[in-house]
Amino acid sequence: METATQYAVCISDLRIDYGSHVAVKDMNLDIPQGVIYGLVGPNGAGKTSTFKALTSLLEPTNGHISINGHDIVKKRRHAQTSIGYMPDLAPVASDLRVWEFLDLFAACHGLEGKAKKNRVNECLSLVELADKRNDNCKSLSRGMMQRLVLAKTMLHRPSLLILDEPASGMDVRSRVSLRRILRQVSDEGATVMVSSHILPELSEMCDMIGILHHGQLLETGTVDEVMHRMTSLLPHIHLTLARPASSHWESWLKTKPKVKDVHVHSSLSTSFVYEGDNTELSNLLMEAMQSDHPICRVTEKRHSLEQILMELEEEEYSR
Ligand SMILES: Nc1ncnc2c1ncn2[C@@H]1O[C@H](COP(=O)(O)OP(=O)(O)OP(=O)(O)O)[C@@H](O)[C@H]1O
Repeated sequence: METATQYAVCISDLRIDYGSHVAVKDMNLDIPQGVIYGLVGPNGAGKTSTFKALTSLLEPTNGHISINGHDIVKKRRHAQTSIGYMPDLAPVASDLRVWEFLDLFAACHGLEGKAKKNRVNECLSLVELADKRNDNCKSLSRGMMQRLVLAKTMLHRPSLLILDEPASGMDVRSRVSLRRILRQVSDEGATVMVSSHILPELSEMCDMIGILHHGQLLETGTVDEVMHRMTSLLPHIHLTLARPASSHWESWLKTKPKVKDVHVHSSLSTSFVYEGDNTELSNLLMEAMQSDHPICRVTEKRHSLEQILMELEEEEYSR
């Protein structure tokens, strides 16, 4: 019998090694039921390895995973039947017609007769491929092919959908369609895990997001929480002066504690990274005004997740 549990996925102390290479380290992650969770990370971050461990395709070096409250080692069959997994670049049998491809997999899931026919039709409609049902799979575009594989992944009504880079190769229409499909699936109660390095898209599509970098989950939470924590680590302050700065403006700023990376863009425009809190920043601005630097505008640059990850990558390369 299914046990009601708050979390669709619980990962504790997950570690995945390939020989001496550590692909995922000390991952702890709980994903509530019914959310769309995005795992964001650059190439090689460990997204696919994490998904393979969740789907029991790979045995982790260490750690525990449970799906809907069931340990995936002790209740392997249960975990596998509750999951729909769409790997990156999933193959499609090209010599079948679209409906035949789905019909084949529906039969593998034990569906028969009218129930099978109905479910194939439902899934085709959900991914907006009903009008292509008699087309040959090989005639589909890459985006359509991805949507067909998604339909196949949903045939057995999994309670957890795991989609590895589903948007790769999709055109704008297919991406919009993907977003709608995932929202519909989640509204019906399923939980969705989706990976991508296309960050703005993922942050639009997901309720929660995790940032994976070199096997480490750097941040996890709602999109807003993660954005806030990431940006609050390093707020970039931009100041505009009412009149040209004096010659000692830059050196004055550089002597101030918690001010880093000062850039004087022009005599009226300066930016820097500030490590203090809001009260300290307001004191600094007051001090600047009192020492004859008339600040007329203060803005804080919010970083997109993409910029944050690019910076993380740059940090890594510059080590
Ligand atoms: N079978 C394997 N043997 C050895 N190393 C591997 C194997 N599979 C993955 N790796 C390495 O583990 C790390 C994580 O790979 P993984 O495929 O999980 O990352 P990813 O985030 O999915 O990357 P991508 O977006 O490129 O698919 C990478 O450094 C990769 O080279």
